[in-house]
Amino acid sequence: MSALLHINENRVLQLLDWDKVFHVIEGALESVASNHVIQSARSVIDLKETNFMFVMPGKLRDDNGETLGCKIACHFPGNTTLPPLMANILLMDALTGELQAVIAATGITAWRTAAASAVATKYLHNENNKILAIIGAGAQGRIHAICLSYFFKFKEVRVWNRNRERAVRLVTELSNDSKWKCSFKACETVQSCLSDADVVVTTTGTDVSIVKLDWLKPSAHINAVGVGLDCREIDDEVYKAANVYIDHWDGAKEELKHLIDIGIQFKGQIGDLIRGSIKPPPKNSLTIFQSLGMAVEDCAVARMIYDLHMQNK
Ligand SMILES: NC(=O)C1=CN([C@@H]2O[C@H](COP(=O)(O)OP(=O)(O)OC[C@H]3O[C@@H](n4cnc5c(N)ncnc54)[C@H](O)[C@@H]3O)[C@@H](O)[C@H]2O)C=CC1
Ligand SMILES: O=C(O)C1=NCCCC1
Repeated sequence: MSALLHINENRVLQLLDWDKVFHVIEGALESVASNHVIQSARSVIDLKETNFMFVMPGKLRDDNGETLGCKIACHFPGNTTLPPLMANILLMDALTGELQAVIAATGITAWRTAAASAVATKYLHNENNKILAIIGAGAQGRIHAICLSYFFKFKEVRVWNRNRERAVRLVTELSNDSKWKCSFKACETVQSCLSDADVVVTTTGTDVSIVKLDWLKPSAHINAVGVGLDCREIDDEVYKAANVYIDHWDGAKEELKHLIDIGIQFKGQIGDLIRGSIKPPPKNSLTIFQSLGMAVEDCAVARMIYDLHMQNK
């Protein structure tokens, strides 16, 4: 039996590339709408003391054949030296079920989530992208600022965090990188961060609503990334006023009951928009991509990393 292949976090980060990740995530979102995937809502185990484990198995069929994988993610918010969210993906041979590789997936989780938001932004709001507002400067906030700046060439990127020092740290990091042509700004309040923003990303997962309808531009697009049964970072009134899209129905039925309970009717999956099987929202309307994250996004990027690793050994 051959030794088990482990692709570590450093190697994964060397191989990740925004154009490639965008392409496979756009394909994965479309495959969901075309019923070329097998996945369910993730299973979540409450480990107590605010720690959780998430198990996300899936199978994807696309131009590259079939991919079978399972991500295991641990959320330990008390971590100080290690990231609060860490993950690994088991990649299996889709024909035999044999384990092919264990792939570090902390970076993959961040990149594929930001890429899904970029795909959603392309289909829901690919115009007039002048100001980007990032609410929450953790791992997702940081990677969304990078990914959306890469694809949409904003003039200004604003960051708000409850602890302002963290927003300032992120803004300093991004401002010091000469590849960005936009200005970065740390905001004192959520309201000032959102004011006139064309695209918004929420990444706090907080159970208190911090994004209010009156503070948003009526034509804004929001990528709502915070996840959790108690997550209420966006006020109900915003959902009621917006055209809301999701990544997958199975996850939405399980994890978005609080929105279904207040009468929110999701317009469809991003993959339906990609396929053209539903109409896009009216121009200049308020839109939300309610992202939950999907196993098949992880499968698609893990397979991409595996192939690149094998080609460049
Ligand atoms: N949609 C998706 O596919 C994914 C969603 N997530 C979710 O995204 C969210 C962020 O994840 P990470 O960036 O990895 O976490 P993180 O811990 O690195 O960052 C969270 C940020 O939110 C802020 N925050 C936390 N509680 C807050 C509160 N009560 N009020 C205001 N700000 C608060 C923190 O200061 C921090 O800056 C989580 O809800 C996580 O579950 C994570 C991975 C994928
Ligand atoms: O999609 C994911 O991966 C996750 N989403 C929410 C929290 C943990 C992991």
